[in-house]
Amino acid sequence: MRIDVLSIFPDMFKPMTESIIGKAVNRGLVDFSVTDFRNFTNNKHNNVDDTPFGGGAGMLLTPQPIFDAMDAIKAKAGDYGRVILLDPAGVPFTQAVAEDLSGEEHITFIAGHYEGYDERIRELVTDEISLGDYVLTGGELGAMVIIDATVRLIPEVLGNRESAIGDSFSTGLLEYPQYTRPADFRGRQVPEVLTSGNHAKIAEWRMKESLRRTYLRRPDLLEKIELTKEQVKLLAEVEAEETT
Ligand SMILES: Nc1nonc1C(=O)NC1CCNCC1
Repeated sequence: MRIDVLSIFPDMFKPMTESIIGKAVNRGLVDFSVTDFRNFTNNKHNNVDDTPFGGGAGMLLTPQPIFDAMDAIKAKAGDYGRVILLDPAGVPFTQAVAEDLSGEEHITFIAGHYEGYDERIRELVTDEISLGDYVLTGGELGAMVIIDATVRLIPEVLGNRESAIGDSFSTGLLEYPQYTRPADFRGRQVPEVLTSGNHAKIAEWRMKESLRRTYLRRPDLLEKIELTKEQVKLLAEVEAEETT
């Protein structure tokens, strides 16, 4: 996967190159490049923003530097790929969106600042994505979150010590409680079933606890998935246990 980012704060992405992205880049799984579109301005003061027509508070990113930076990406990479604009008005970012993006060959992120973007910038965009219903100072943190959640899903990126299989949300449910050694920590025991060696019972316990955690914390997720007969049975047990 090739990832391009347009940002006027490219140094914000340096920590990423020392963690998950760095490993993926070193293993040839990801090409990662940040372009400072301030380098593409054609005005004396290298301004990337200007006042809005019609008046009003705040400054808008002007189209020229971004269009020219995108042209440079296209000249280097052959195309832009999926072009993601970080914007509170975008589609909420979810695990499903990350899974969709993880199959792409090339993704370009446009991380904005100031009040917003000149509307003509949206002509370049294939997807507008929001990190949530709040206002950030820029799109960089959003781009980093999306990149992290997406790149980890590329096969071979996560080593054997980690796995995306069974992640919360990837099954449509929250993850079950997990335990590791010691079995007895300051008198706190690991549930016996997990040390029973009975894999069928362990699987059932994990599904039930996943349903319990989802039922208690995110019941809205239960509306979005079709439960199997086994899951319906287990959920009924959870509901009975949680209401007594
Ligand atoms: N929430 C958000 N999800 O993606 N981007 C978000 C955001 O708040 N962007 C800011 C909006 C105001 N201008 C600076 C960028």
